[in-house]
Amino acid sequence: MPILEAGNIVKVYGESGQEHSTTALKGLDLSINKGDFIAIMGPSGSGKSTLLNILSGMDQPTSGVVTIKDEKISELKGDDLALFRRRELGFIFQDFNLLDSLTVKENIILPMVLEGKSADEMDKRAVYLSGLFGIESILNQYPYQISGGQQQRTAVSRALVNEPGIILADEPTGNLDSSSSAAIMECFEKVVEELSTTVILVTHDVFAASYSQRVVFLQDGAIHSSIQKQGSRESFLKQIIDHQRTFGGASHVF
Ligand SMILES: Nc1ncnc2c1ncn2[C@@H]1O[C@H](COP(=O)(O)OP(=O)(O)OP(=O)(O)O)[C@@H](O)[C@H]1O
Repeated sequence: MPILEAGNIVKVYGESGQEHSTTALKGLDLSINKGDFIAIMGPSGSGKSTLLNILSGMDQPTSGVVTIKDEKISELKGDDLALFRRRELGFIFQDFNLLDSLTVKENIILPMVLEGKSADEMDKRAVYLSGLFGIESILNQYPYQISGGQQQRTAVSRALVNEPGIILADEPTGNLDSSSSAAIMECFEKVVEELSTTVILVTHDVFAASYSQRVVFLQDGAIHSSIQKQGSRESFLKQIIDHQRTFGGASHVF
């Protein structure tokens, strides 16, 4: 049973048919099940960010429908959309997007404050998530006092605090060194395996993508192909690199 379905998604920037319009998505279909961990890859300009923005309700498609947990998110507006996104979706960004004036713990529980949860519930959730991701000792520090990897683990905890069905991550390892990237991707594995949360990741990073179970490749606003993990992460990494070559090798920048 899909948790998310996108049907015939078209996105045109500018006036359709006009000289300066761009068709960023050309009738794309995507179905994602609960507990899936998928990575979306593709050359620069292939439509990855546009797709993530539409799946997350940040932007509306020109035509087509996105359904998440039986709710047509592409048709929700205003407070209904804001509430749905706060409860059902968690977001993780390349630049962490933490508030510098709040401690790690306060950053993590902020979405619960907006939901009006009790102090006791918020405490328990912060302790649980920080323990899961190994940041329990820095709960009272501020973002500028901790490493990039710790900041991103704080952001992962914050994204999960309201127990969303889906986590959407846009280049989450883009600002991290290789060992912090590995630590973050292991956090995503935990999110999927221990919390059964669905993860959708947009990335240029083949190493990050190798932690997912399925990589969907976009090209020119359409799905070019997808590959499913079968063996180990290491063999999937090799498979992803080999598959990228089908896009025409070095002339395409991922
Ligand atoms: N706000 C916008 N207005 C007009 N055109 C846009 C806008 N956003 C994106 N585009 C165009 O839509 C197409 C897809 O862009 P998109 O940012 O989704 O690609 P991407 O795969 O995320 O690229 P990158 O990997 O470089 O971030 C590109 O041709 C881009 O120039």
